[in-house]
Amino acid sequence: MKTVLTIAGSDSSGGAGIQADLKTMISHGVYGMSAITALTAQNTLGVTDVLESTPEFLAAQLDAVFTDIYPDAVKIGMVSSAPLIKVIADKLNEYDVPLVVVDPVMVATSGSALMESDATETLKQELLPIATVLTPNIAEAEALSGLKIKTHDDMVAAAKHIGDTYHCAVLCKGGHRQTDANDVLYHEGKVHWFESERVDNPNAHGTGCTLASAIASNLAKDFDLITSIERAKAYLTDALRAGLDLGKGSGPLDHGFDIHSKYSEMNNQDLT
Ligand SMILES: Nc1ncnc2c1ncn2[C@@H]1O[C@H](COP(=O)(O)OP(=O)(O)O)[C@@H](O)[C@H]1O
Ligand SMILES: Cc1ncc(COP(=O)(O)OP(=O)(O)O)c(N)n1
Repeated sequence: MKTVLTIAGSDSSGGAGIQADLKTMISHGVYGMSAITALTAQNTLGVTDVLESTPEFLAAQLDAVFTDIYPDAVKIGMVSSAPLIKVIADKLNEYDVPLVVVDPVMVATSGSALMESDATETLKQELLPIATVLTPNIAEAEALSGLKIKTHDDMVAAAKHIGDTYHCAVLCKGGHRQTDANDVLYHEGKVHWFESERVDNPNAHGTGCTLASAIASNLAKDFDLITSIERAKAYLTDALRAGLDLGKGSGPLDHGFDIHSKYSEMNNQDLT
């Protein structure tokens, strides 16, 4: 079985972060592991508190995983401060990890800040150069490129700017556009669009985490980058289309829409 490690924050409501990542990984038939950067007290309405791991404890989690079940791919999500980013970069270099998906989580869609402002520079210098692919949404691509994004051409310009500056592939996600949900990849000097209609579902908490984990799972299974993104986008779109409706705000996706085991059938039976 292929193995994937997520290095990210915990979302107590289960829709984003570590929880979304592990659910996505099990749906992709890979073995998921986690190194937790922070605990968030969070629900579908927003984040009310954050408790960061210490750099030492994050390093201990990474050592424990890398010296035992070596991951075929790594996904990085919420990392809120510069010292934690440095630990991750040092450990990925030490253990020589070949496939790294970096989702540069800065602000949740609910508006809650998930990265300290002075950590952005460390992210750029330490993590972007070792990313196989970076997956910013429009606001994150603006912050990393310093460019304003309004049109598809602006998405391409920002992806090129980031990719050429930090020497990594960049997938600029269009999930916050009103008209479509098209994402653009800039990789090895070429531009590739992944087109998708918007699914009419207000429950879209954790879409970015889910997409990045699905890409990492597909890369671990030896698909090339474009195929990994195509497959990840198809999974995400189906998880949105499944139409789960939980919580009072922007609810989670149905990560397990395609899992039909004998155990889930048993749960649906009338046991009385
Ligand atoms: N309503 C939607 N319909 C279809 N795809 C969507 C929708 N909202 C987001 N996506 C897709 O979800 C993925 C995550 O994008 P986005 O929501 O922009 O990221 P983030 O969660 O990091 O803000 C992208 O592939 C995007 O195109
Ligand atoms: C713990 C944690 N990590 C990441 C996020 C942001 O998730 P994302 O997939 O970008 O989705 P939104 O819910 O912000 O659209 C988070 N909220 N919590």
